[in-house]
Amino acid sequence: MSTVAAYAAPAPKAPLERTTIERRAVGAHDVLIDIKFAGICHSDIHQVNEGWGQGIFPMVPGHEIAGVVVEVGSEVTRHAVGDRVGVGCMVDSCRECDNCLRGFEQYCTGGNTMTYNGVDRRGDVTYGGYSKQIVVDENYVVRIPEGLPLDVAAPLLCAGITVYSPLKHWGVGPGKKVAVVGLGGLGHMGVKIAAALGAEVTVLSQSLRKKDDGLKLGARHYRATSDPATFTELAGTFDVILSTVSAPLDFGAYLGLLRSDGAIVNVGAPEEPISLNLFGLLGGRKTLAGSMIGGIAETQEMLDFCAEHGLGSEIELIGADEINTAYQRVLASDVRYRFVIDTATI
Ligand SMILES: NC(=O)c1ccc[n+]([C@@H]2O[C@H](COP(=O)([O-])OP(=O)(O)OC[C@H]3O[C@@H](n4cnc5c(N)ncnc54)[C@H](O)[C@@H]3O)[C@@H](O)[C@H]2O)c1
Ligand SMILES: [Zn+2]
Repeated sequence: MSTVAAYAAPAPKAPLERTTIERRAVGAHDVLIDIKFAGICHSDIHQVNEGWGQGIFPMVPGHEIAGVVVEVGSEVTRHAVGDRVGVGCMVDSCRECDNCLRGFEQYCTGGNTMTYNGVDRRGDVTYGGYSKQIVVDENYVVRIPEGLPLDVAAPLLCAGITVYSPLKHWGVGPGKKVAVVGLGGLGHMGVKIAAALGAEVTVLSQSLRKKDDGLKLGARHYRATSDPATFTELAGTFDVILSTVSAPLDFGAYLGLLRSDGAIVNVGAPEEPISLNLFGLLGGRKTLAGSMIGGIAETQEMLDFCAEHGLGSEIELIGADEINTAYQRVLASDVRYRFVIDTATI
């Protein structure tokens, strides 16, 4: 065991403060990672605020982890000391269920272990990336390619894979018209990746405030959802609409923007349920679907894709003492486009 510095919320909704946590001794299949950067995902805020249900406190959030391996267990073969690596939302899964065997560890039915706010197979509470070091089973650690700086790579471990997986699954590529709803941490990576896959991308944002940014990120069009004309002029346009919005959305209105057989894929995780008139799905055989992060192999594939296409996150690097301010700014939609903590300041 080792004692490491971390930032934790001591209680639900409480500001995060500096503390120390225990990390387990490095087991035969474990790697010890010096965390260099940790992204702030909106999911961290939902969980600290218990918006999704009861949390485990003190809570050390952080599932967008980029760092360097400093020690490996005796049986480790996938990583070596000095390797640049990442850890996302999961640090373990049952490894036996149908989904785990197919590489969909994120949909493990035997019970997977979340990187924080979870309990691992030993019965220990998990603590996330807002800390100096972490010990993780080598099978849940991915390689960060040389071309990707660690700070802009960190957000790919959640935001990147969460949009990459559904864009691939729903066949986004050349000839496809894709809309990305919400231009935050997930949304801006959705624009970059969908454009790199060859699709014609439209951003659907509340206002035109971030239009210049959206076009620079790779969107061809940028429309405001506060303007009713957007919904009449773009009716029947899109093959896929990727919603990354953290609040409940009127999906009924967005269904009207799909072509026949089109799909809205929602990755946002709002705290409240929505209601929907199902007639919106019937005409045009439309789909409303969801998707959660991605498997370990697919996360590696996404990192390799991003390195090949020179795609990192647009980040604002902050010190640990700015985490609480950053949370407020994320809630106020004042982020361009991901806050990343420099863990040297913890
Ligand atoms: N499915 C998954 O696996 C997965 C993974 C990560 C995050 N998430 C969830 O996705 C959501 C987005 O995460 P993020 O880190 O990108 O958050 P973010 O805060 O960076 O981005 C959210 C975007 O939604 C916009 N928005 C907020 N309220 C809106 C409204 N009422 N109408 C239209 N737009 C609105 C914001 O302006 C912002 O651009 C969160 O709910 C998060 O928990 C899901
Ligand atoms: Zn996340």
